[in-house]
Amino acid sequence: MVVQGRSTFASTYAEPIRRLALTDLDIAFASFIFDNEKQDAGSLALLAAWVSHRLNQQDTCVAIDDIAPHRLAIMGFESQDDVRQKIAQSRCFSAPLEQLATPIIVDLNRLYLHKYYQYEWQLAQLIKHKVAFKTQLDMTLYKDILLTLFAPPKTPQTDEIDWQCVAVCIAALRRFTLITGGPGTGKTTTVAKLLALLNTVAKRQNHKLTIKLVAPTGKAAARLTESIDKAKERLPNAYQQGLEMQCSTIHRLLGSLPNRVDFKHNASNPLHLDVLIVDEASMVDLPLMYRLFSALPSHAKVVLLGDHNQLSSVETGSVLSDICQAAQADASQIAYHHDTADAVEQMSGIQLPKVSAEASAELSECYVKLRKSHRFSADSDIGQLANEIIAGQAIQAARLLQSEQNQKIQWRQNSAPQNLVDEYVSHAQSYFDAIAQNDLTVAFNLLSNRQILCAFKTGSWGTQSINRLIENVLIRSGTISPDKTFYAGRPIMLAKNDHSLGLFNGDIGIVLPDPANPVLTKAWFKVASVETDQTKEKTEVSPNSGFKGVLVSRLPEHETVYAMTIHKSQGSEFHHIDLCLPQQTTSQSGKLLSRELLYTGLTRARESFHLYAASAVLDRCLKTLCKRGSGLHRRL
Ligand SMILES: Nc1ncnc2c1ncn2[C@@H]1O[C@H](COP(=O)(O)OP(=O)(O)OP(=O)(O)O)[C@@H](O)[C@H]1O
Repeated sequence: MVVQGRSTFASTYAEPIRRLALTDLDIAFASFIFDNEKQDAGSLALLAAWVSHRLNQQDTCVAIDDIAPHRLAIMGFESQDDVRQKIAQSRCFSAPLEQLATPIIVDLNRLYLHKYYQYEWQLAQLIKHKVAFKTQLDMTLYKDILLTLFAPPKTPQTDEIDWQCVAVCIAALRRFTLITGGPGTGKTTTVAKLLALLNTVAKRQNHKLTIKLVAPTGKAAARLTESIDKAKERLPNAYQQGLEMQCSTIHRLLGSLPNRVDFKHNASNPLHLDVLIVDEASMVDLPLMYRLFSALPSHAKVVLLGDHNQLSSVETGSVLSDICQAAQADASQIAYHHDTADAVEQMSGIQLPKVSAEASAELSECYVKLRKSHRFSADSDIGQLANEIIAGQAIQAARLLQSEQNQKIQWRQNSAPQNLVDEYVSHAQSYFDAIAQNDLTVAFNLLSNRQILCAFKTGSWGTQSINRLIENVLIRSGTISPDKTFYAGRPIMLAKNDHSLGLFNGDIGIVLPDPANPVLTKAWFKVASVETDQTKEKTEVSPNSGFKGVLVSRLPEHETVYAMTIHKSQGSEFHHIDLCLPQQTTSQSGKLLSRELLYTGLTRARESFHLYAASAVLDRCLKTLCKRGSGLHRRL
């Protein structure tokens, strides 16, 4: 194929390029297509550029039927059928098996960049392979352990199914299990019990399992370590042994290679493990999930945990929600095939609703939804509001937000950013008192008490502006110095990983002079259990033990974090959340304001929640479902 400059294409099609808002990268790709097509080169190049453009908006592919007619017209197509006819004659678009490698693959009536087609197709095959496998278990080995781990309900009239117990049974039976649930539904508790069960059975059979737990970010991995540790302590003593888990990031498990996108572990050098638990799976993008699955040994059991109502990954794809869609996760009645239901009954005594084999997809047999929140009940303020948001019920959500009886949730419709800032700063005094006493433990606890979340970085309700306003108020009150970027108490969040320092994108630190040598200004981070011995040499463990200090001059890219974006808050929880939406929507921002965004922000709150949003913007959020272009659910 010919490779020429982009000048002819870019200058000939300047107007459609502008109207489709194509980037330089899209244009470079389109120029290549333009130079290699024999007919309809302009339209096909613009179509290819659109696929590349949508990839940057996190769509794995573009469904031909979803391209709006006005965009087709800009590209020079008459209709969707015209697109199909022209790509059938093309040299750069082909069905998967027609030619070895064209830049664009057409499958399931969708257009993919070649590499992303490979990721999606191969991940689907890897998942299907695991889903198809059913273990034959010696039920007697499992039954007594499950009875000890899951005490029967104290109130005999309760006929509620213990879905946590069902999840453990299914994960024991299958090589692939998907466990979803909202905040506090007991995902970590369930995993701790599953691991206790698997370890105990393995011990009785005289072998030892290699179990790994991973999460997409360092912060989520550290939180998982903490939660598993707590869940372990609630188990009967006999089952606690072997549950001292060190959770890591997916990147660390796979073995990142400097300046490379691939990893040390892959299909030809698989991971050494028997069981893999992936927490916060909604945050894992398509390429990373593919790489993780391709590095799994074929005998390994994998359990995905997550909340499919949350925002998808910041990168391409929506793997967890696609798998949930294929498993019919939103079906109101979940029933299982006789084989599964009988096995669960033999293991636990629980009777599940049954369906015939034809009515149940194999993937649905591997899926369990945890329904009961043990953190807030369905009739609690936050629980109810979360349910209304998921259902897109604007009137009910507004009623809950406005109810005078609700102390824990409030809607501040006509407030100004300065009001929020003044209220935040009035609560921050005890934080700065702890800083003055060099007490990092108290300072970190107070910092996680109240968090401002914003939909965006920019705008008057964006993180940058709110953080600046807070610092201005702190300067005026004399709490911080106006001439120090790294003033004592500045909370920061990292925007990049630094593997050599053992610091990760999303880690939160507090700036404080080193108590042992106050001329050195450091940012202090909670010592995560994901840290390796190697990284400990490069950072000092403080006498304020449990924290490590890093000279501010060595910090990777970071930002002040009194306010953070909702995206960055995924995987974290706070006592109180102030959630800010922009005052108005624009054509760009409107697409990003979605139910998932609001739900994710709300469910970061453990106790109370204040929403700063105009009625029209809230309405827009509730009406918008964040749907990404993907064919994964169709392939599973
Ligand atoms: N079956 C149960 N009965 C009573 N309490 C429970 C049960 N399961 C979990 N809990 C409690 O509910 C709280 C949340 O549980 P857990 O951390 O396992 O949930 P999660 O779904 O992992 O939460 P997160 O939203 O943090 O991901 C914990 O305090 C736990 O002890």
